[in-house]
Amino acid sequence: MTSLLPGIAQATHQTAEVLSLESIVKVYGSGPQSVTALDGVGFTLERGSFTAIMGPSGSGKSTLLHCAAGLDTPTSGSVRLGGTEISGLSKKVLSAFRRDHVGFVFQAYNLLPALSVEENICLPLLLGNKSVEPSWLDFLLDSVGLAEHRSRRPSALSGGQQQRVAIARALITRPYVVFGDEPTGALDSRSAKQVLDLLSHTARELHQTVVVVTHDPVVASQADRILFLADGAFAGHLDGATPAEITRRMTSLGEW
Ligand SMILES: Nc1ncnc2c1ncn2[C@@H]1O[C@H](COP(=O)(O)OP(=O)(O)OP(=O)(O)O)[C@@H](O)[C@H]1O
Repeated sequence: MTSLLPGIAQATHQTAEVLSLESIVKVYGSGPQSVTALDGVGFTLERGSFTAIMGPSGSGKSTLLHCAAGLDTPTSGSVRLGGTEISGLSKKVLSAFRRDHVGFVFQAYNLLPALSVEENICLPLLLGNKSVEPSWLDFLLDSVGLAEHRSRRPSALSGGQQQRVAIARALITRPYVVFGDEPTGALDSRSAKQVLDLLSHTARELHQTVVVVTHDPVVASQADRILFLADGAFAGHLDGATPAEITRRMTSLGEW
């Protein structure tokens, strides 16, 4: 797997601030049954940063990720992604915005079984009627170690290889942010390390902003900054922390 070289990806997004959330409130349901999943959360991320979101089960991590990525709409508050206020966009416009400007890596790889590796990677461009830049595709295939397998179907790949296809697919549009929800959750430790190394190289060498939700202190220890949530509210942060420090902080926040 070749290293992701600095300077190869064009710096298409000039502003340093790429994601900004202000006073995000998310209430599910209404009346006495309603659940306040997020209660006034805000943060700002700069381009090229690698951020992990952690917190006890039910603290609002997935809800926050979904609101930040435009997969869900906050009840109130503002989400600016790549300079666009996305919280007021219609479903149709938001869906096109996500396809063109946001990358996703989930625990499930979500690859289309009938398509080859390279067709899966190029899918967001094809769906958006954008042309594929062959040198960028080759570079990504090489970077994720799958150049020799570009014509294979996902079923002929290991779980780690499939997740690397999903990472290349997330990067093909040069998105403002790549969001990961437990991206290594389904992988054995060796494949998880490869995927994690790939995400952190992506942030450091391509200046690609990465945000992951994780329960795993080893995954979080790769991030520049860890944001902690508890009961739907911001509960502090750690920068450049070790797995042991992260574990201590998580334990202090309650059961996880
Ligand atoms: N669609 C929904 N309808 C109602 N309540 C929801 C919904 N989704 C999440 N919640 C509630 O919102 C709160 C936050 O959930 P969320 O999934 O964001 O937490 P989490 O920190 O990601 O949890 P976990 O670590 O267990 O995945 C929880 O109380 C959850 O039960």
